[in-house]
Amino acid sequence: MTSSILKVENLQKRFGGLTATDDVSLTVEPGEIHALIGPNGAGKTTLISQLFGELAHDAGHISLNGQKIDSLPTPDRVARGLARTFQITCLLPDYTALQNVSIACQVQKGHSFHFLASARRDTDLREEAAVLLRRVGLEERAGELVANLAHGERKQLELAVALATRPRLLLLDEPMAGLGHVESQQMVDLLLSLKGQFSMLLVEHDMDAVFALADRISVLVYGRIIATGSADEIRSNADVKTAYLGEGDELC
Ligand SMILES: Nc1ncnc2c1ncn2[C@@H]1O[C@H](COP(=O)(O)OP(=O)(O)OP(=O)(O)O)[C@@H](O)[C@H]1O
Repeated sequence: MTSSILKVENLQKRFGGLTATDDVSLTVEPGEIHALIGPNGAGKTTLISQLFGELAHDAGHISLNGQKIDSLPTPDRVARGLARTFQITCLLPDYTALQNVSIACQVQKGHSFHFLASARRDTDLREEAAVLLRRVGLEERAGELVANLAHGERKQLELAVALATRPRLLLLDEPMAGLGHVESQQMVDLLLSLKGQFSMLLVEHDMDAVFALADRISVLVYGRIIATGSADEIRSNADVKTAYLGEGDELC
């Protein structure tokens, strides 16, 4: 039996009187895309931030590749194979697409940010970054400043930056947010092209994308997971229909 890439056990996060994640347990298996869906304010981003070490949890445990990472700061989690993308992209706007990925490659190699100037010169880094840009379909925009990229291109670039850290598990926080229909389909195709090479925990509101991508889906409502299963199991789950969509709506 293979062991889970990610194992979350009874995780909890309180903000004052509000329990944002409440006894959350889930796994992500090797090569799996596990989607996390739920209404606004359900606690999805809070959970991702706990996993990435940006928010400390009040109870529970997180294991990555069989090792507990509860007390590790974010850089140590990245070094162990965790990467995340953000709902609102987190890139360097005055640098080109290629430079953004080069810098991420450089950081992955253990250098710090005061090596920015040399990042522009280093051929090896540029080549590595160019490969990653090609992988996300941005090779023709390599020399463009981030500030001039379209929203969808920034999402693609953020994925390339995440891949530069050589992750085993990608935490994807709404990769389709703000994308039009065509761009969303392109992002689905891109994630499908990466499927199997990386494990992914995918937070997403776009249900077409979720059903196209996910091996398993967990539904979070008021901080609690109310169901986990295949797309068909989730579509037909009465609790999910009621709690997530309201009586009479269809999960389509
Ligand atoms: N730093 C914070 N301090 C206090 N409350 C917070 C904080 N961050 C999140 N919350 C609250 O925790 C709950 C969960 O928020 P979270 O952003 O995790 O939900 P979400 O499922 O990601 O929502 P959305 O789908 O709208 O992005 C919300 O009620 C939110 O207002």
